[in-house]
Amino acid sequence: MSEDKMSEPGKPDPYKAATLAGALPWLKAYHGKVVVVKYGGNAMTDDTLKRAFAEDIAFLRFAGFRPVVVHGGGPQISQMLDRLGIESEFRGGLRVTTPEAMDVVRMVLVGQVQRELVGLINEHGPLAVGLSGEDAHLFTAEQTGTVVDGEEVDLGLVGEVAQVRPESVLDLIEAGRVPVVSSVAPDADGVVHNVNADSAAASLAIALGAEKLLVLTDVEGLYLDWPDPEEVIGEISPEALEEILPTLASGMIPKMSACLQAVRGGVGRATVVDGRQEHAVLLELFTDEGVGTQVLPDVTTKTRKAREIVQ
Ligand SMILES: Nc1ncnc2c1ncn2[C@@H]1O[C@H](COP(=O)(O)OP(=O)(O)O)[C@@H](O)[C@H]1O
Ligand SMILES: CC(=O)N[C@@H](CCC(=O)OP(=O)(O)O)C(=O)O
Repeated sequence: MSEDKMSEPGKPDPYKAATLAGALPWLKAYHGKVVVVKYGGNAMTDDTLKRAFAEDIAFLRFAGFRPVVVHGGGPQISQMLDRLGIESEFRGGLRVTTPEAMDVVRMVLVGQVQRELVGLINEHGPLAVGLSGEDAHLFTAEQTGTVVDGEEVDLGLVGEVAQVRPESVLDLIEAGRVPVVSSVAPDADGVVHNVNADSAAASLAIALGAEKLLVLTDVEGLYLDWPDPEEVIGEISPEALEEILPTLASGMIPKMSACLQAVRGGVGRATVVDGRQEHAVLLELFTDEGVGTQVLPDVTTKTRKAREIVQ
């Protein structure tokens, strides 16, 4: 920007005004709409990022959106399991969960990660209320295994959401609160299961009739040819995604399956964005520039060159 165009201290800044005015179409489009934001444990690496995330969520709420947060905490669970000397292993992107590990999963997700996020959002007002799938029958889980290289794998106490009773979340939204949901859930017999947070977020987004599912992770989006980080898929249809799903690796398997499930279940679009970028939520929701990978109906696959992340 040339010097004469830069804002001067104490003078009104036309560029700030232009940025705000540029947000108008999105403010209109999302007014009163439910947006489910899934905050992955890998995007919670430092306090500045977490604080910026909390600001974004408070911003959305005060701007007239109805944000709902579903959080993960995979790395935080692994760290605690390590400290306690309990081994854990991932198969097909999901943690094999023994009853002993399940106690730790619940303690870390509900007692640590959820509490921290609730606290950070509430620095901006009496907004956030924490819930888990155990509260008011929010989620009922069904035990699930997975298939790795054509073989059935028993994951122990891992579940997927079989039923959602969204009333408790809807009550909170109606009261102007921001629900912050942890992905542990009892089965029909009350046995608590570990549910992948991407999958829980998709189930909740569908049950709430959300306009959008936004997934924050630690990569720029879905790379076309992982582990080569050259090209990112910008837009992809559910049909094209279903085709490449069997070729995906590790954490991207549950994440992209969740996006597919959400869009097939009626959510307008599901977007995976880089949560290592400060204010990733605002950037995605209020700008036109391609950020992340969007899954939405009736598009042909578009790719773009990956960018260097601004830290
Ligand atoms: N095609 C791909 N594109 C991008 N990342 C991929 C791909 N395949 C596997 N990954 C891995 O998936 C990880 C994201 O999943 P995960 O670790 O579960 O994140 P989160 O904690 O945000 O849920 C990335 O950091 C990357 O290592
Ligand atoms: C079954 C399963 O794998 N559950 C996850 C739950 C947390 C999660 O999903 O956290 P991220 O979003 O940070 O990956 C786990 O135990 O790590």
